[in-house]
Amino acid sequence: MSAEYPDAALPDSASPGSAVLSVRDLTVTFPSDAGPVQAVRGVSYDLMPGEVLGIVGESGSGKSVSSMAVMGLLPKTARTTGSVRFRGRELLGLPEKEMTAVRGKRIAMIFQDPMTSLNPVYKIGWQLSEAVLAHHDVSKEVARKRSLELLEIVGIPSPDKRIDQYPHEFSGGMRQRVVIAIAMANDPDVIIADEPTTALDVTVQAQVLEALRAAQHETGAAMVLITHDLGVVAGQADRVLVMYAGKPVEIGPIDGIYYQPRMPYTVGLLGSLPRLDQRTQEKLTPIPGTPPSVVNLPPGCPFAPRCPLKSDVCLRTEPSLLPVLGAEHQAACHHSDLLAYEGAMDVFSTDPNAAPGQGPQGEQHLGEEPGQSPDRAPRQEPGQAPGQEPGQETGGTTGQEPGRPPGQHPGQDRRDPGQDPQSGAAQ
Ligand SMILES: Nc1ncnc2c1ncn2[C@@H]1O[C@H](COP(=O)(O)OP(=O)(O)OP(=O)(O)O)[C@@H](O)[C@H]1O
Repeated sequence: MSAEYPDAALPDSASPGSAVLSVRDLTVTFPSDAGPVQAVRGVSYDLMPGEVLGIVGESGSGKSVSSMAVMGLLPKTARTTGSVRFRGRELLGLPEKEMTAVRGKRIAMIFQDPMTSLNPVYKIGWQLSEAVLAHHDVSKEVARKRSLELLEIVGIPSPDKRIDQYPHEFSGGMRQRVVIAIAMANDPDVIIADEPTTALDVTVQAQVLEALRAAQHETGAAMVLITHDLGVVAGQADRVLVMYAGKPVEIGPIDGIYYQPRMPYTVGLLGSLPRLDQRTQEKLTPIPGTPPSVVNLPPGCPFAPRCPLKSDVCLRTEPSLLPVLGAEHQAACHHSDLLAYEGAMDVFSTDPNAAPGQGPQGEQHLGEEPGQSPDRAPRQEPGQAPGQEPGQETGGTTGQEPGRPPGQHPGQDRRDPGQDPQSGAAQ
């Protein structure tokens, strides 16, 4: 057994109610001429049966590499440490033959480009039937009937005609739906979908997301949905893990991530989202700057150079992921408490002409240590009683964004790709 992969011989079992997939302290490093590429620097999460976990972050944040590590699909040059347990069984270090069996049946992967998974020289029906026959002891006729059903479930029109066509006769969105149908035929316990809608336009994205929802419903599989777009996970995910420079920087239930983010990077991602409500439709606020290189990362928080809340401590010490709103919601930020205040969602809309170190309300931020600024109290709103938290009159400080009715789901007012931007109706 390799020292890098402890407990590689654990039995293939799990106690009821436990995670179907459990990732602990996963790191992936690639050698390069410039030095080690620290692509993944300590990812941990539990995926519960039937749960949908969104993994979100900008390009290069380590989303794909961490999932490829779970699937055992990294190039041989990659050095991987940590633990990936599927139903209690350690996958890291598993012989390729056994890993192939896990990939084929138990964990299905859907990539951005459907042609990665489809064979251009075989008809769709043949490819689907093969997947059904590989996992069920049925006749070819039954496999074809099931293939037709699966095409129907993922929303392929006229499946009886389409089943005898080749992949090149399908549009990109329809090919992706066929890939989802094949994943369902495998009857997996976990589906990992890596940017499944990125190459598609908004209307087609909605159809593919709907097909994913149907696949998840039909199979009861847990799902990891990887995307750079927080809008894609709205209405899809139960929980969201936000990654930056190879590390999780925030994880929590989807409502907490949308309404009460506690890491400035998450706030920045939310600010870059198109919104249906009038207030922010007027100005989308992209996060200034670019993500850092993950070769020779400097000390401190990797997001600090782009962060309007940064102080000296951020440049010295990388923050750990700590509970912020109960044990389920964790953030890695020295200043996460500052994001509890009204106006925190506007943290990136600082006047570009403001003096360096001025935050969204012209408050001094740079160089302060956490807790150092006694005057950085919640702003008092007109008519607000001294000591009263902003928003208290509407039921307390909820972190809820202005303009959003209480209890409204984020997918309801953000431009969910499942909705027609004009009418709000599903496509
Ligand atoms: N085979 C490889 N050799 C060296 N570096 C790699 C390799 N594969 C990925 N990387 C690097 O690892 C880092 C994380 O890449 P990864 O593909 O996981 O990012 P991502 O968040 O999925 O972004 P994207 O959405 O653009 O794929 C990047 O800096 C990338 O350049």
